[in-house]
Amino acid sequence: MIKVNQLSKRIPGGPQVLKNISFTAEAGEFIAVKGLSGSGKSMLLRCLAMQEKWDSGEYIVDGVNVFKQGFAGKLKVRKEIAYLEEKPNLFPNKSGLKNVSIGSVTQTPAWRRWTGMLRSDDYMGAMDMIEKLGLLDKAHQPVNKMSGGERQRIAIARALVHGAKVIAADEPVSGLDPHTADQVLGDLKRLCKEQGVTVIAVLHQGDWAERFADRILGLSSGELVLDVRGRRLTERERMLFR
Ligand SMILES: Nc1ncnc2c1ncn2[C@@H]1O[C@H](COP(=O)(O)OP(=O)(O)OP(=O)(O)O)[C@@H](O)[C@H]1O
Repeated sequence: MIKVNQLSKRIPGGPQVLKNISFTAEAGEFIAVKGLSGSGKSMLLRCLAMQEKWDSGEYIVDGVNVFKQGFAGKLKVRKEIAYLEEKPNLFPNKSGLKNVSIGSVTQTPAWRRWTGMLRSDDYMGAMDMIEKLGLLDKAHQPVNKMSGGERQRIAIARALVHGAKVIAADEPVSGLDPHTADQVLGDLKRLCKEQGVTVIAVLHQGDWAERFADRILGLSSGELVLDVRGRRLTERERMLFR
């Protein structure tokens, strides 16, 4: 569960890009974020993934008040939040299996990244997750030879294997064809529900937000102006967030 209370963010020497954002997200909830270009969607995701510093507000992840933690405490929380981008940040020459089992830069000690050493339980856990994402036959292939959808699935597997409690995904499927995008979002939703992982995804294009999300948040000029759960958007809302 995450709780965001009065999150504000100003670009140093520039505009205030997020204004008093507050919401609570339950474990296993799939939340889509919509908003026009420049409304602050990416900045919100980057703040939630602790890639950016907030100016003010409170952030509670799984009962831990992040800003009351010291360096080690913040690092621990950061490891529980996976940040997925349109082009996932993977080790391009390493296999899918190595990428999943070694983990992302923020999740992995440097010696594991350099040596690439795997314990047998890491191997088994990674292979199980790769199988759940339908990529068993590609597990040993370098990710730079995989399609965009396959790479995105490897990034999802990596987040889940390393115990992410929150996945913040910025336009995770916008570069994919509609069929592949449906498959990736379907897998993401299914596995996160199974594991109680909260997903917050910028899904601005098309009708993905309405088809996959439990709830839709709408941003306008850095403010949270829409919070819709359990229903489709009205025609007016759809026009505002087109
Ligand atoms: N490093 C920066 N320096 C100055 N302004 C920035 C910086 N990063 C973001 N902004 C501004 O913050 C606002 C929100 O940006 P953000 O990238 O979050 O928008 P967005 O809703 O994700 O847009 P898009 O859909 O086009 O990706 C924009 O006005 C943008 O110009």
